[in-house]
Amino acid sequence: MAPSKTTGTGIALVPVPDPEGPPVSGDHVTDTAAGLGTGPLPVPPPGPGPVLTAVPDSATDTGPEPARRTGDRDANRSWEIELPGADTEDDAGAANGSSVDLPANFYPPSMAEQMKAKDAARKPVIPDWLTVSEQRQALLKWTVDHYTHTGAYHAVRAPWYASKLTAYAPRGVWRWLNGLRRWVFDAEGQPLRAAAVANNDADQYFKLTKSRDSRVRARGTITGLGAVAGGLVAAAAAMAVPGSVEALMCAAGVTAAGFSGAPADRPIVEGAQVKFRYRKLTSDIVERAFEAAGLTTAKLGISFPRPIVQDGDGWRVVVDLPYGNTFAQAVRARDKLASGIDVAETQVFLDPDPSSSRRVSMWVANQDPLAVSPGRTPLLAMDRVDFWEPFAWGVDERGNDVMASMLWLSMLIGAVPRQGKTFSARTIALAAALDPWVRLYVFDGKASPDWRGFKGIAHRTAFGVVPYDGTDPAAHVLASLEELKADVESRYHRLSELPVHICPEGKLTPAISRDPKYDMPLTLIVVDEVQEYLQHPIHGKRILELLVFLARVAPAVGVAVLLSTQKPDDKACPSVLRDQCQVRFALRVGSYHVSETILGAGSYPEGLDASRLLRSHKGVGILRGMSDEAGIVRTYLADGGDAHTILARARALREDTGTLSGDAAGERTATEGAATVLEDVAMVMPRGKDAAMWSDDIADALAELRPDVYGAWADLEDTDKARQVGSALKPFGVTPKPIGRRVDGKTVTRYGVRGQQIHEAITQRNGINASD
Ligand SMILES: Nc1ncnc2c1ncn2[C@@H]1O[C@H](COP(=O)(O)OP(=O)(O)OP(=O)(O)O)[C@@H](O)[C@H]1O
Repeated sequence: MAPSKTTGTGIALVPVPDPEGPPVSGDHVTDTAAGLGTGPLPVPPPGPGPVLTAVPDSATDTGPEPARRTGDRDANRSWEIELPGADTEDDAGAANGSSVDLPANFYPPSMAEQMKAKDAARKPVIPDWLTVSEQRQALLKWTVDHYTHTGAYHAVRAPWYASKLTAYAPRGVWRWLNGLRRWVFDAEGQPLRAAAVANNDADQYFKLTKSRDSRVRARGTITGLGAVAGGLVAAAAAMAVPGSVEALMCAAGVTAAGFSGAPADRPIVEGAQVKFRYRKLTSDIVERAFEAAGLTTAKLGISFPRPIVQDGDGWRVVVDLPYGNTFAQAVRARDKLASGIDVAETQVFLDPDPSSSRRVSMWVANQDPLAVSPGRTPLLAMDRVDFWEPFAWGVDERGNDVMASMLWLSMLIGAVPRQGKTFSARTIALAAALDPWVRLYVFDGKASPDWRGFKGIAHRTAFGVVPYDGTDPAAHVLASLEELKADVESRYHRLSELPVHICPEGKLTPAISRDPKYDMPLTLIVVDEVQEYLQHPIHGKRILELLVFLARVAPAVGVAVLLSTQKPDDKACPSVLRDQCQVRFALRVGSYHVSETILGAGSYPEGLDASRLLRSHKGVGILRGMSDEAGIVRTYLADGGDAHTILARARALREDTGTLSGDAAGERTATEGAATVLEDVAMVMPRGKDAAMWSDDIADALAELRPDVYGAWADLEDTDKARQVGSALKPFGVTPKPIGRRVDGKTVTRYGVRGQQIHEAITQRNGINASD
């Protein structure tokens, strides 16, 4: 199994662009190919196609060494690119894959190529918008629309602007007067005079005060004269000009004072258009970031083996660190790199390069890609799914499809609550549901509404661990897993006994899996919040053993296991089970330790750390083990309504195909009913290690639980009730304990059963050594 593609680790690494390919549009496509499985190639983002400039292949380049960018920046060309939002001509022309930040050294194109490139790049003498009437009209229309909108926007807000200006005007006047005072009294010389005093430098002090005195005199005179002249002009204007002009002058004065008094962070006039953040990403900024992150020094600098190019909705920068510094160090300093570039940490993605451990390929997203939902699951638009083929599970941080396949694998999903654990597991189960030949086992340890819809299609379902409505879900899980174990064991035999022309490699094939006569359909077991079953006081141990067996052995015969947990620690979900899961998916977790527990040993040094995901990154996780490359997946959303729609379709499909079976068809497991008394008693007894119950009370509870089986016991005397319970439990080696009590001066014997006895009987019956 393999995903069709997983690129990059969002939170850390993505595969490095194919070193054989030029850094042009689609660089990320070659880059993603490393993670390809059997699915289709990801589609490159739209772009104008390869640029004409040949760029040296970093891995195979036999040309001169790339230029080293050192502290001597003046000696180098300044290469600049601009992030979207730039309104410069250069930026507007920058397109996906365009070389926008060329290194000093690259292979010069041949003369013919250069001429061709120049021919193609020649601009018309008179711009098109002047000569082509459609373009002229379009420009005119746009200009009118744009300024009409802007005018209307500000006109509506004009009263608000006026009130703000009036409110800020007194502060503006105060600022003006304060500025004037500082100027008149030579405030800027004050620090020098203070320093002279502090240094006991009398000469210097007297020189400074002398020059200050003369300056204050001159400035005071100018100010006084200016005030008198201003006053006279104002008085003359007040008498000479009409009231409307006076009002206009006052308004101008208030406006000017208002603008001066406005706080710097609250502009009076708000822009009519949303302003995108404008930031230049230059090689100088990249150098600054690497220096700030302590990955290089101004003296050592960094090398740019490739030009910076636009790659999808972001920019790709490839740098070589100074000798001795490694990619792993860059991963650890990712937050500082982000700060140096002045973007959020989640916008920076670092990829290793197989050619050198000092090479870092960095992708800087224009916006936090993980907070953007990839939208609803494509399953909604599909009539059916072929579960033998990879299906669309989500997209990576760059919007490329991530295809998943559950063939031949076991998978573990982990995350803190409310991050999308259930939803991401459910999208996989929904894909399986749309293949009518896939048999589903769905167990939800927390009995949430999320999985209830599978009742109508799944071969086995169980919800929660607490007995409810006459059934014990944990016992049902146990019986179902026993059933599966037997099925898996028999599949191995049956597959090896099939003739070669039907089963050429001794392996399950699509044809065998869909032929009812072989009864070996592809099977998916989903256990959400698996820790609830693993910690069950009676069945937990056996369930763990069975799941370990299935996760290890069953995938090879077409039975996949998908587990999810919010507690991946050893106690709740032991490593003996986790270790069987080749594929791991970690959504946001609390710490890097937990991330490593879910993703497996060695994931953190590889830069995979799900604790760096944010709360806003719902349904986003790091996928490891589905292909050679680990990577970020933003899973498609299938909410409750979507699940309902898909499951209704799945039910109809299964009815048509005749593949409804098990619980969905009202069939019980083979082991159920064989020893129900034990399970029934376990179900009615209180939980806990020291739980105990009187036999006659057990009889009453059983009569209530299954009136059809034990109903008659309810009418018996207490001693007979106890006797019935005793004889029902006897075959399982459980003997109720007699306990004498004095009642009304007489000794009355009452029988009681301990939970521990029932637990031991069940484990013994299931063939587990109780001392394990
Ligand atoms: N792929 C997704 N895209 C967008 N939002 C999502 C996605 N997956 C989950 N969510 C949001 O996250 C919420 C929590 O998801 P989910 O119930 O799967 O989390 P969980 O980790 O299983 O939580 P809990 O442990 O409480 O069951 C959902 O209600 C949904 O709003």
